[in-house]
Amino acid sequence: MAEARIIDGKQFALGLRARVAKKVWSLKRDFGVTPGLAVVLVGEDPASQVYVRSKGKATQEAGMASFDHRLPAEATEQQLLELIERLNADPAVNGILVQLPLPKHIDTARALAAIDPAKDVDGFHVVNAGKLAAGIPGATIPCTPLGCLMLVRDVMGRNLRGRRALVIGRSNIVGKPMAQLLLQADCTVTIAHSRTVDIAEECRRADILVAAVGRPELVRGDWIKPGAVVIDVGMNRVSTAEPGKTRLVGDVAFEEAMQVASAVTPVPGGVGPMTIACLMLNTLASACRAAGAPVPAEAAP
Ligand SMILES: Nc1nc(=O)c2c([nH]1)NC[C@@H]1CN(c3ccc(C(=O)N[C@@H](CCC(=O)O)C(=O)O)cc3)C=[N+]21
Repeated sequence: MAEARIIDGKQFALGLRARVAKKVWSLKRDFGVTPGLAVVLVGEDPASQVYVRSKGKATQEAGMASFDHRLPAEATEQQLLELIERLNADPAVNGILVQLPLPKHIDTARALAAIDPAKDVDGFHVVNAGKLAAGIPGATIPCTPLGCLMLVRDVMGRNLRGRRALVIGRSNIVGKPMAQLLLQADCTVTIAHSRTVDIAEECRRADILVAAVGRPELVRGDWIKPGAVVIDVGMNRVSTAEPGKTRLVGDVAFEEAMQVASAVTPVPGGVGPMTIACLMLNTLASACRAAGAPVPAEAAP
């Protein structure tokens, strides 16, 4: 069989960001509104600093206002909550992203709950998670699952009715909302996790396989149904033969998957860029709702 198609998330994300930028301009023109995204980083984790920088860059490239807020690693929970309150009250801020993970002395659930659900562009607030689960329109969809669904539809078409989907991982950030989206798209959805009895066998039934567990190359070629679409959310840094050098690998053994699947996302260049593009889309959508402007259809799949 021919090798699978490599799903170019980087290219798709560039296109999506261009569509967002266009709508940002028309929102400015027609409603006099410039969307704004505030990113809050607590502490100095180098990986987080890299993400925060690329989010700020993408925000500005989309024509939106970017607000950076840094708190020291020793900042108290109270200080973070006060900052979130100020951002909630600031009309120039349409989206608030509190970079995770937070330092251990801060209660993540409490911080996320403090964000105005209308400004929760991550879609992590229980109000947005609940709306997604209950099928209530107007929910903000978490960026990574939304981006994954876009890539699946790009390959398989919009209609996913009756497809068997397996999501590996049950996090609130990726696994659970991913399963909800696929369910809403009329897939038959299974969620596998660390206590699943035979993950390989579950995988072999799946037409759509989304791996989001953070275990390097967990999914092997012989776990994959021939012709399946494989979405790899994993971003694992592993050491290489060269001392001190690391390499980024997904949760899927990419080369093996390429021999069996019909389409596979690479790592990097797959899901990661889609996460950022969907963050731009969600920020635009929040600004549209605040201005009473029509919300882009892509934000409500
Ligand atoms: N509140 C919150 N929201 C987030 O969305 C959030 C977060 N916290 N904490 C950290 C994770 C991580 N994350 C990434 C997004 C894009 C890439 C990305 O674009 N990666 C590129 C490059 C990867 C590389 O080379 O390092 C790629 O996959 O091609 C990576 C990681 C968002 N996160």
